Amino acid sequence: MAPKNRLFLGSFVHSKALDELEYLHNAVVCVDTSGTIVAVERECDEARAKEILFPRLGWDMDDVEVVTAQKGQFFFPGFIDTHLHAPQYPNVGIFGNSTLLDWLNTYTFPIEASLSDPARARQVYTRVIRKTLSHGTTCAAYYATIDVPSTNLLADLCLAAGQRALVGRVCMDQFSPDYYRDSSPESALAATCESIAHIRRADPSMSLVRPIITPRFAPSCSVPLMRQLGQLAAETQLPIQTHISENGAEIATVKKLFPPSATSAQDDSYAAVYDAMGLLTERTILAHAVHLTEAEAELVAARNAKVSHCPCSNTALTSGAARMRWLLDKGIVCGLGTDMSGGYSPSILAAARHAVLVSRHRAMGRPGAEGEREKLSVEEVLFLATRGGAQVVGLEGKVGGFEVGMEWDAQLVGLGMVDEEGNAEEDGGDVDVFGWQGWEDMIPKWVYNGDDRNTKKVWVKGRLVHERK
Ligand SMILES: Nc1nc2[nH]cnc2c(=O)[nH]1
Ligand SMILES: [Zn+2]
Repeated sequence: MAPKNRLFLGSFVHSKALDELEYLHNAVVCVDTSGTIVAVERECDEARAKEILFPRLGWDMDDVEVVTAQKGQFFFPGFIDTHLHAPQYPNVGIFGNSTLLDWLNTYTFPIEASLSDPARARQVYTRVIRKTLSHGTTCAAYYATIDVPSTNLLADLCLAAGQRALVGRVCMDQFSPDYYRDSSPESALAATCESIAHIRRADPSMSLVRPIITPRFAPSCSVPLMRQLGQLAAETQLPIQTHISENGAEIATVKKLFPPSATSAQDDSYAAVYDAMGLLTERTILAHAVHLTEAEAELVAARNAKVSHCPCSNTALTSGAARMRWLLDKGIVCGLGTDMSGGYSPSILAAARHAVLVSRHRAMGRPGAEGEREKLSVEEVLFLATRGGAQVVGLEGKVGGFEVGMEWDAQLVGLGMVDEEGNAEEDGGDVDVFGWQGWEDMIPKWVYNGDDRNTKKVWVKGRLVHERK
């Protein structure tokens, strides 16, 4: 069915600034057939929209779909997951007592290698896309595997399901098991280019799906491979994603594998290695960044590289508590990542909640103003989940908020309104809202207790991509 012009009515909530949400009540948002927001009006209803807005937009009165947020419901920008591994999805929740390097060898490389089976890849990728959409993730920066056909399949499936995505074929030519590694820097580069070409053919305008250059992390990439990927990024202006400073043993490995004599880097720090390889750019997404030094954070800030904060993963793998306030104070653009399956949850709402809690752990033991400063607020983590994420993946101005000219990537959130007899909607999940509670109460209640039961509908670029039945 051809898309119609759409009129969304009700309450809209989005981030205005890092620490400020904006509430638009009794508002309307008009979305045209291309999925672009063409009008936003406060204190407006359907009749007034028809009278004032439709003529201005040249819309046919009788050919507009109307979507109304009911009592207890609101429209919120779609979440952006700035870091996750699609092939690891079957392993969510499975990590035992491992830490990063043994977790990679025990759990992660085997599951990733197994996805060279196309039937399994289709099954897993279909599921992870559906699952993340059902949690309101309208855009995801995916790592796939080293296998080109299944990486390409992931991009095709995102496109078919309507999920906005960056899809990266993983590069790793050392420090990896024989059964799962690139045989040379040249073959890794060729495979990467093959996948990029496929994704460009699949979505030539990159309106939904785009390729991303993906050196797994420094330890698993040789100097020649990293250099070639840096060059490719400079030539193509494509984004880059990788991991940085997640875990102590990983950082020690980087120091051992990449002395400045091998890289011509200014020192043996993790960030300096990426910088010397041309991989630390304004289009680079660095996952974790838990243990950056002062000098490294300054370098990341100077290069305007972005950080994906993955609090569920950093806690699960006992990697550490990232210093988010410190990074934000340096002006480093940050978003949130589930990092499945280092992270155990497919939900960016869960990542937001966990980001708050991790920041509170950082505050413990730091009395007074210093501790208070560590704490992230509900408003701040919702910014990271939407506008911050959009900046991280290079889509600021296009998604992450409700302004004219932006695309309609949104979720309809519904909370459980409790009636006078104490009943609430059956599928309302854990968020019970009482009539006397206002929006300033409802939003934190959603962040702390919400889940996919509250994600009623999800749109990407105007297309309905998930509806909770
Ligand atoms: N969390 C996480 N860290 C990594 N470092 C290198 N590979 C990975 C991975 O798959 N997950
Ligand atoms: Zn990761």
